[in-house]
Amino acid sequence: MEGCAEDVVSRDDAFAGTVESNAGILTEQTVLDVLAAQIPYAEQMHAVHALEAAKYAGIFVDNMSCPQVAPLTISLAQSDNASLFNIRRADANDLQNLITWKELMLRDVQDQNSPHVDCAQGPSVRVNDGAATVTLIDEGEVCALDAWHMLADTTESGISAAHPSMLNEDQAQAYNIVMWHLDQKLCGQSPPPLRMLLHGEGGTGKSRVIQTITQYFHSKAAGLLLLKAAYTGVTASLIDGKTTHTIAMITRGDDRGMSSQSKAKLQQFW
Ligand SMILES: Nc1ncnc2c1ncn2[C@@H]1O[C@H](COP(=O)(O)OP(=O)(O)OP(=O)(O)O)[C@@H](O)[C@H]1O
Repeated sequence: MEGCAEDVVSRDDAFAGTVESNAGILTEQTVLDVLAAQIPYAEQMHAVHALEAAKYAGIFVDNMSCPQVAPLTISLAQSDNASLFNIRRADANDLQNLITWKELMLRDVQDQNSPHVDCAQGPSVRVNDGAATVTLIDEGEVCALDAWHMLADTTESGISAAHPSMLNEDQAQAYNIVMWHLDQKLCGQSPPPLRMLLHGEGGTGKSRVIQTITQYFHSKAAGLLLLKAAYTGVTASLIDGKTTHTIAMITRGDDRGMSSQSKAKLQQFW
């Protein structure tokens, strides 16, 4: 049976769902070829569009290095492409920035997962309005950090505290206000109750401030004066706090209201 094993499977045809076999016999190779061609159509088109976009943006050095791809169904004028993609070729600077950024991200993840910050970490990231800048820690700060980390070991996990010098301007302002208030209290003064709202979009550093404030309370041996609460269990666990309803002794599904015993306990506590 000459030629039997030489079933021809054209890749393009396989995409279209047709397999040609010159003998009409299914061989193992035929099956393997068909399986290899089972790339989802959407994925293939995505790749084609990505290549086309890169080609229009001039990412390929010359046309020789640009694989031949099927044209996009949507045709765009060259000028439109430039403004649409707003892409330029990456240079050595961009690459260096990318490497630095990756290192910083990695370090931050490590910081998040360890009870204290690694003192020898060198540059650290400051986050402000979604932008990030890099600052170098000088030797004096490193010594201060050492002492700070000894304290950090004895305190809570969840989101870790930042060294106060690492807080951005807004964070530092909030931190300083609470710090001042606690200092007043500890000096025997009676400052008016501090009613402060620290708000910001997700990821802007509120929990970090809370944890840094926590650290300050601990450094002053005033941890018992601090009670941290959040509306949801997940958020509460991030700051090593409790849920608001737990703190307020509110139980679910109890229509009879709070017992006088619980009320007394609550009043005594506060
Ligand atoms: N001053 C800072 N220096 C370095 N990293 C910071 C700083 N402030 C915040 N971050 C980092 O930014 C990320 C988000 O911070 P954080 O979780 O405190 O934000 P959040 O406002 O509490 O977010 P959410 O509202 O989603 O809970 C974290 O990875 C945190 O470590």
